[in-house]
Amino acid sequence: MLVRQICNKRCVVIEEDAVVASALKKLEAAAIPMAPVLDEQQKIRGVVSLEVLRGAAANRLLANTPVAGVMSEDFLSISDDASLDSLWELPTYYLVVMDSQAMPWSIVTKDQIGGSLFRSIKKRADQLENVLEFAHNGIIGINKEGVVTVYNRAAEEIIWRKKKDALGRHLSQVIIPQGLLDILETGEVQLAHKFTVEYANHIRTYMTHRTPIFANGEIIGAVGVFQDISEIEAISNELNSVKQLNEELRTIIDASYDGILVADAEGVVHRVNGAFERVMGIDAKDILDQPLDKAVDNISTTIVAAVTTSKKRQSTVVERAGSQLLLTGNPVLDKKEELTRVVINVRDLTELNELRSQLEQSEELTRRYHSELNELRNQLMEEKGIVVHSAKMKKVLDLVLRVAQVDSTVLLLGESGVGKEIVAKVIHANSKREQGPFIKVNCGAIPENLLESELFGYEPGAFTGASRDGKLGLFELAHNGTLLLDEIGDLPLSLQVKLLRAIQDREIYRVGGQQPRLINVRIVAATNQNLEEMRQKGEFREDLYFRLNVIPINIPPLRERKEEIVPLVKKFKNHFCEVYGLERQLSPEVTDCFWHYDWPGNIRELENIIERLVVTSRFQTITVEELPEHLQVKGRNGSPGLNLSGIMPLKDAMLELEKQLLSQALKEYGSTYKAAQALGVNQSTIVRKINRIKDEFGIDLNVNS
Ligand SMILES: Nc1ncnc2c1ncn2[C@@H]1O[C@H](COP(=O)(O)OP(=O)(O)OP(=O)(O)O)[C@@H](O)[C@H]1O
Repeated sequence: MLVRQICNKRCVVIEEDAVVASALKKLEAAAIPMAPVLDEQQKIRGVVSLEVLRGAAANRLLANTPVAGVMSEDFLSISDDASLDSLWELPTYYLVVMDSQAMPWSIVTKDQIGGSLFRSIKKRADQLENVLEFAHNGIIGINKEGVVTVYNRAAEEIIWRKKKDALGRHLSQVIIPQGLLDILETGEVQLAHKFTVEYANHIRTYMTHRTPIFANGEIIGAVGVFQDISEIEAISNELNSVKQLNEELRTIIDASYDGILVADAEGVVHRVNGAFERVMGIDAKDILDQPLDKAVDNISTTIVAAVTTSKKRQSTVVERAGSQLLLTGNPVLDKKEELTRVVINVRDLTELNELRSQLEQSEELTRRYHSELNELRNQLMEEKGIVVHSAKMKKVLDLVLRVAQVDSTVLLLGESGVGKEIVAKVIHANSKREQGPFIKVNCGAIPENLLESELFGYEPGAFTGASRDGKLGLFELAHNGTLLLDEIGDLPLSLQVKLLRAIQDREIYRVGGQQPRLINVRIVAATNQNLEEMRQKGEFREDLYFRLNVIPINIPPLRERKEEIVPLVKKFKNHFCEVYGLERQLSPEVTDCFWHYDWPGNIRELENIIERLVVTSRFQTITVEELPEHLQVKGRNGSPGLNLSGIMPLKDAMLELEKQLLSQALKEYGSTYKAAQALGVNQSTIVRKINRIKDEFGIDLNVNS
């Protein structure tokens, strides 16, 4: 600030020989507080103030004396552009400000300069205070004792502590990161130090710069400036993930087997992958960041142009270097449906076609192998006289053949007569034990007291009646082979534990023997009982159950694989005809009855019936009448099929059918009343028809009414 800025009025001058009273009058008239006193040469001799003049004028002795007697000589002349700061240092109280003509213009006192300086410093201090207070960054200043001396609003928000609770306290009581105290020790600037603050429901990241404050070469404090960089941090993280995504995208595009080229709406190429270079026979560096050039890649240029114009997908197939290529250009549109990119995808159809034909060939091969395998399997089964026609049994057989290869224990489950034994034999015949023995023991058929010695054998003289030579048990007989434990559900509990030990330890003790005997036997167990239920009821040991149930195989009952009935019938009929030297046929109605029957005894029942029919039939063609009754009644719609022997007059045929129908209905229902109900006619109709049949055929259907 310049001195001229605090001089507001030109002063008057007093001549040296002027008396006090007249000088006072002059000052009062001019309304100025002081004036310079000049001598005759217009040189400043001193300064008089209004106050001094008033004091002197009040004294009669002084009032008419020259002002020189009361003036102050404690003054200096200064120019009007002197700065207040420099004037403050001057030793005199009055400063006479000279104008450009070197004439006194105004007088300022040290008090005035001090006041002005104070006001200007105060203003500056207030400004600084405001700057600090309203700065966006948090600012904390400490003195050399570590006591907080500066603390602004932003710091309040970051640190969550009010200014009044921070100022005057030691930093350690105000904030946790106390790196600022270290600065007092080291005197080193610490820039860009990052730290995070966890608030109730969010975390923010700050960056601080810590600087020591020096005065006269000594550290007198430190200042920390905090900046909330959470948003910047978030943006930077986002940028990182965008970079990562971009990198990922690049890798994916590069890894694509199809060729990919990305161009913008102007046709400038932004990306090209290796496959594109390979398939199209171009070098990426020739086209990257440049508009597609017809000369370099005519096809891509055409496609990009077509997509740009139509904003629709465009495809074309071209031949290049002996390869058939499918090029597809896809438009990429922004929210305003403006085209931003064109992505060209190139696929080498030649390779694809080759691959497809290879696949077709290998599928064909698989199909052929599959059917050959099926044929072989059927052949194998046929050779062994085993019929496997249904999907269910084919599945079972597949499993059986796979299981046969390993030595695992198998549990065969299924109703009586479904073919469990035959399956056990298939397992044996297809295992590596094929050359070893196949031994079957029916656990339910042997009395309990004999079963143990049957299974495990006995030592000479083991019990009364025992052979003197002792006896091999079935386990030993089955050594290196397969032992079928049929009806395993009937195995007494006492023997179950011994069987378990034999299976687990692979050794047995003969009855009366002390020495264990090693055995190498594959166990196949079979049952038509519900072993699981028996286990739950405690009728079958749990440990043995789980030991046997390693691979359970369910063999479905015949009624669930009816497609096997006809081939089985054929097989058994041929077999028994051959055995008994007979020639027999089954009428189609018989087969029909078989189809509709439930076969509770399964294949064994079917086998027995065929044998019986072959042996007992008096005719070459076995008809429904020769079937056991329970089989006859279960024909289509609950009755065996009606049977006419060739072409005959319709009237006779109707009569014949009536006869058969009535005969069956009467047999089944036992009374004309019930038969009438079943046939949906009156009882009197039934009676009339019975009489007519008697007249026509001479047959008495002979029923109770
Ligand atoms: N798929 C088949 N093909 C030809 N014959 C079969 C077939 N399945 C079973 N058999 C014959 O049926 C009869 C009964 O079969 P098997 O003895 O194997 O039944 P199972 O289930 O063991 O009977 P059980 O439970 O009464 O011991 C046997 O004569 C067997 O040869």
